[in-house]
Amino acid sequence: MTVIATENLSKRFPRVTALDGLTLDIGPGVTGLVGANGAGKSTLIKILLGLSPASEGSASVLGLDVAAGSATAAAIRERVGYMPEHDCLPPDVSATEFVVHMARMSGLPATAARERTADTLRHVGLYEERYRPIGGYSTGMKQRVKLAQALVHDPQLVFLDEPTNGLDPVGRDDMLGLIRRVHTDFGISVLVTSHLLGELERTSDHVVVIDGGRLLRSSSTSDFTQTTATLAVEVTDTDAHPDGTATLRKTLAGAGLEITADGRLLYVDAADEDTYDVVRDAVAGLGLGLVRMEQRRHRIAEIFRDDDTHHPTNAASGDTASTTAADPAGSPHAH
Ligand SMILES: Nc1ncnc2c1ncn2[C@@H]1O[C@H](COP(=O)(O)OP(=O)(O)OP(=O)(O)O)[C@@H](O)[C@H]1O
Repeated sequence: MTVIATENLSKRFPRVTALDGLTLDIGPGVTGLVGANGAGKSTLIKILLGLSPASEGSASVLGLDVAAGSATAAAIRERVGYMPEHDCLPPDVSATEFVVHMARMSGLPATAARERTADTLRHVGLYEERYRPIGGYSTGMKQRVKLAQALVHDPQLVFLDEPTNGLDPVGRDDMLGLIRRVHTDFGISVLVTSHLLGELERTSDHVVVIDGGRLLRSSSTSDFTQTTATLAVEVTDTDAHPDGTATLRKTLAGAGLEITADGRLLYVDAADEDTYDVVRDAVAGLGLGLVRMEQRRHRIAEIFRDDDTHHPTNAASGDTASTTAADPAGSPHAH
C-alpha cells in the first residue's frame, strides 16, 4: 500500500531548485526523510499538504492527488496532521485552549474536541501544565504541543518537520520514543524529517535521503543496517602469545580466510557457517581467550560514508546532505 507517492516532482524558485525530479513511493509505518539544511524537506511537505504548488510532476497522499482541487485538498487535510518546523504557537493561550481550537478547525464537535485534546495532551506527556499559557513553556513542552495539535483529529498520516530541533539529548530521546508510539499505539503513519541520519535509524522503518532536491537513497532501515557476512573477532593476549591478535590473524590467514584488522578487532570474511568453527578451533588451539565473535552490523551512517566515496554528486558538491546527515558527531544515537 502506498501512503505517499511522487513522480518526477520538481519545485523551482527564481534563484534555486528546491526539488529536482523527485520520485518516491512510501508505504505505511514511520519514514525518516533525511537531508541537510536546504535539501528540500520542508518544500516536499508543503507540496504534499497542498500549501505550495509543484513546478512539475505529480504527488499523491493516501491515494489523493495533491493538485486535484479544493475538495481533494480538504479531504487530505482531514486525514493528515502537520507539525511545522518553526515556532508557531500563540504565547497567550494554554495548550488545552490551542489544541481544542485546532481540533474544532479540523471539524470535530465541541465535546469530542475537548475529549480528544485531553487524551492527546496526556499521550504526549503534558499534564497540569496544559492549563498554563504556552509562552512560559520550555522548548520540549512546545514541541509536544505542536505534536499534539497534529494528532488531535486522529489522522491516518502525520508530517513532522524537524520535531527534535532545539531539544537536548534526553528531550530528543523522549520525542523519538513518542514518534515511534504514534505509529505503534495508533497505527498512524509518520513522515518525520531530520538533518541527522543517526537519530532516524532507531525510529524509522524506512529512510529516504535527499540531497539538493534529488533522491539519494530510499530503503527500509533493516536494509541499511543489515547483518553482513563479516565476523568481528577479539581475543586476549597470553604469555605464549603476547600479541594474540597478530598470532590469530596469521593462523586464520594460513587457514585460507580473508581478514582485515582494526586495532584489536579482526574482521573475518564469513564465507559459510564453517568459518565460525575454524575461528573457534584456531582460538582454542592457540590457547587464547575469546572476548567476542559476532556478526558485524552496518550502521546507516557507515553505509553512507561508504557511498560518499562512490557517489559522483557528493564528490562534486563536497558539503552534501549525506555527509552532513551521516555525521555521527551530530547525533547522540549514531554510536
Ligand atoms: N519560498 C521560498 N522562496 C525561495 N526559496 C525558497 C523558498 N522556500 C525554500 N526555498 C529554498 O529551497 C531550498 C530548499 O528549502 P527547504 O526549506 O525545503 O529545505 P529543508 O531541507 O527543509 O531545510 P531546512 O531544514 O533548513 O528547512 C533552500 O535552498 C531554500 O532556500
